[in-house]
Amino acid sequence: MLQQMLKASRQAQKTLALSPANKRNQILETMASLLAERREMILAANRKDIERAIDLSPALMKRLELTEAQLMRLIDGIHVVIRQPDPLGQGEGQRRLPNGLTIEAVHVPLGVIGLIFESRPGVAIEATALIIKSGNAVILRGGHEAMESIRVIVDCWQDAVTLSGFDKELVQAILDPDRQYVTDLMHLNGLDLLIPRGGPGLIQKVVKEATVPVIETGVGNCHVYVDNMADVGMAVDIVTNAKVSNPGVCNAAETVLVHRDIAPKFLPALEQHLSSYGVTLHADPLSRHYLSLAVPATEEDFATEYLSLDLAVKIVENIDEAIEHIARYGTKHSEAIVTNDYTRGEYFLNAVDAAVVYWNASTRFTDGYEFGMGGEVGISTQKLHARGPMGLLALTTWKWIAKGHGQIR
Ligand SMILES: NC(=O)C1=CN([C@@H]2O[C@H](COP(=O)(O)OP(=O)(O)OC[C@H]3O[C@@H](n4cnc5c(N)ncnc54)[C@H](OP(=O)(O)O)[C@@H]3O)[C@@H](O)[C@H]2O)C=CC1
Ligand SMILES: N[C@@H](CCC(=O)OP(=O)(O)O)C(=O)O
Repeated sequence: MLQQMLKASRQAQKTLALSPANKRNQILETMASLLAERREMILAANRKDIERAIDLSPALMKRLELTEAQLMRLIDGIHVVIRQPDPLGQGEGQRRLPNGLTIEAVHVPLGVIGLIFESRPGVAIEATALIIKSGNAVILRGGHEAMESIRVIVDCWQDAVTLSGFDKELVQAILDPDRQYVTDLMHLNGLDLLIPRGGPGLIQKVVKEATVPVIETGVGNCHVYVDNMADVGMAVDIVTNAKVSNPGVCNAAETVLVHRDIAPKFLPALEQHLSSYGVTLHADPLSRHYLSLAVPATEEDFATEYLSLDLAVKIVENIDEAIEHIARYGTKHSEAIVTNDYTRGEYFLNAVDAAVVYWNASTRFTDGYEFGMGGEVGISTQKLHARGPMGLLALTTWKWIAKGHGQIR
């Protein structure tokens, strides 16, 4: 089945890759209109998914839910993608070699992309918009809890594609929840790229088993370090936002590291604020001196991506201990420092190895829409060939164009 899907995708993608930007944008325009017209149908399909999902935690239920407001934001994201410059054919300019040959590397599509993703229906909209604009085709495989929503969204995409004069196989989905198909995608000879979005089980399986090229999007065990030179009010707001605004996502903070000199002032203020949101603090022995409601933290807490209203707390001696802790337990996703000291801020930004490093801002900003890219295909935590929220350029590769007039070597 997958080989047939790939063959049809390849055929459809070849036509798309040769089409001008306005034709690719037309698909996106049509999709944006269809999503608005069919929003009741999409929301109804999502309600079915929610009724069927019984064992999900509140945070994961929130992730599965597609609200009208989110749908409007996704439509807006498509318009942002439309307004972005066409990545295809862009290059850094021609170079003329001494023999008169001109060469230039220009962006071209990757080809057919497989996307395995979590039970977040909006991914089928935002990722596909970026994939099509960058001249690629996609085979989607979303989380089983979201299958009904994904089915309706993919129908919209296929209608948008055919109404714009392209083959509907540009956007295909595996709607059978059998995980064997996920494994088969990892071995789908000829697939140009596989992007797995998900937890450690999925990522490790892909890294060990895949025989096709892969860009990993990893787990987010994200930290906020509150320096002794921080503004306490700002630090409380940033940690609160990083923890409670959407606890089930990969860019939520899981541990707060606190400089020992600011702990007596900062920790009681943080506890008071977070307890009103129902957050449980898992604190090391030192920080428990300043916290009345916290439970003891074990080593495992610092290595855990809770994805819930839980937050680990640790007091550190100085910025270097914070950076060491992050290097040991972090997952190279998103890390933040809160400080009013310029030298410390710059030091942290340079010393921490992660896809996105923040100074006086919440880790929750690691998101393609927030970064002005319209959406993201995933947040890469690896270094090649893309890092952080992956937008249009991350979905292209290079082709060297060489123009001569009979040169021979
Ligand atoms: N950096 C990023 O961009 C992102 C990171 N994440 C991270 O993902 C995690 C949460 O996602 P979670 O809900 O656990 O998603 P899962 O890893 O459980 O599921 C994601 C997808 O992978 C499939 N899958 C999972 N395990 C396997 C396996 N062993 N074999 C085959 N298919 C598999 C799932 O299928 P099935 O439906 O069968 O469960 C689903 O389609 C968090 O750690 C979060 O940080 C998530 C999204 C984006
Ligand atoms: N784009 C997201 C973050 C990435 C994401 O989807 O993460 P996850 O919820 O772990 O699947 C957001 O903050 O809205």
